[in-house]
Amino acid sequence: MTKIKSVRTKVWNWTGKTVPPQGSFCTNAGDALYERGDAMGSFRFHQWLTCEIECEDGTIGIGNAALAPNLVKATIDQYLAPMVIGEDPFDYAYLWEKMYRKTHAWGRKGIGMTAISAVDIAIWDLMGKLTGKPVFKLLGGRTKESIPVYYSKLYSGPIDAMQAEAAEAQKSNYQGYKMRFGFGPKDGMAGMRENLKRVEAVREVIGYNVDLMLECYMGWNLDYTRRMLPKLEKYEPRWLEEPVIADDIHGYAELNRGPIPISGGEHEFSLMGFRQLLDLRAVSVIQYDTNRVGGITAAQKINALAEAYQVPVIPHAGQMHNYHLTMANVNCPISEYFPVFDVEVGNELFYYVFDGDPVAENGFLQLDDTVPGLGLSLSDRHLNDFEIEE
Ligand SMILES: O=C(O)[C@H](O)[C@H](O)[C@@H](O)CO
Ligand SMILES: [Mg+2]
Repeated sequence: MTKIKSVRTKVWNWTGKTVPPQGSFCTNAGDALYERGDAMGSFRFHQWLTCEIECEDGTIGIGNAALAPNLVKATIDQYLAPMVIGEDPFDYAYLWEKMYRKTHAWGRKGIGMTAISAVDIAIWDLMGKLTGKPVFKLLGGRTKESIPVYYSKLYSGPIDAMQAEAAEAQKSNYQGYKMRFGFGPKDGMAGMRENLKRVEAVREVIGYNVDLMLECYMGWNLDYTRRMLPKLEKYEPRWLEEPVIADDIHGYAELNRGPIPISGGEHEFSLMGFRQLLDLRAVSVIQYDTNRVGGITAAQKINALAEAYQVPVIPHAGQMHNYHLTMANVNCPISEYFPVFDVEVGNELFYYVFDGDPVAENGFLQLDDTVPGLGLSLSDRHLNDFEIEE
């Protein structure tokens, strides 16, 4: 048995080219504030945290996190690393409880749980490498020939540009498309019309034989969503995502009793957080992100609970820490997929930090049964465009 010897965190600060923010790009929780300007500013991912955990035999497992990387780095360095150094990585359930319980006063959600996620993902990558197995083979194995993916971009903008983007994406035979709303309560009835025009326009391009998902990114509220739902029904959305802020669980539950499935979870944390959502029937699709929710250990427990409720799990983002769980669970039908493109909101930054994340082909992606661990390595392809803090 080889024990954990060291934990090395890095914050990768992107200094390269970015696509400038456009107005009405994506509704978000900041829209309720009277300050205007770059409302999406606090929701950009232009930094990423990596966490390398090395064992005595030299094997290194890699975890990651995208939320508040500097604070997550400090949390791991100061609190979590000392808890796991000297321990056996295969005691991963105990190590998870140790991190969870010893930080319980402040760490059960948000930054604390995100830090636990990064350490836990690194431990699972380690266990895969130490056993010579891909992580999904440690979770339940291959449940799909390959993973169907949905195209996730279509941020709100000029209608012709959105239609051109959808037409271009269609050439890759994606199994679904997610678009973002650019208008919300502050934009009144006129904004509602702008939202509806864009849904109509995207449906015109992709048709009605593929799924269309609609993303609000916490930018609407209960009242506005109640008014929008009947107007959206005719476009047959697969789901309406995060219409209200993450804490409005009862608002979710009321909306989810309506005509359109409500999805959420990318801003919820731990098994207990999802138990609340499921008990209240607050969502019809669960979308945790494994690098926020508590890592692979927590995500797999949520998968089991979701299966009991027969609520499908379609994690936020693609990225290997989510793909392995989707491959290993029948109740995880498809994956979100950010196409590779210039750094904009920053979900795509993952491709610049890591090598190994699979590229979708013809609407599906594949995981390799012979590659141990997660199958990721830190990339040196873009080091000139990063300032890395160790
Ligand atoms: O569902 C998503 O992909 C997220 O909400 C995005 O990461 C966020 O950037 C809003 O589009
Ligand atoms: Mg989302």
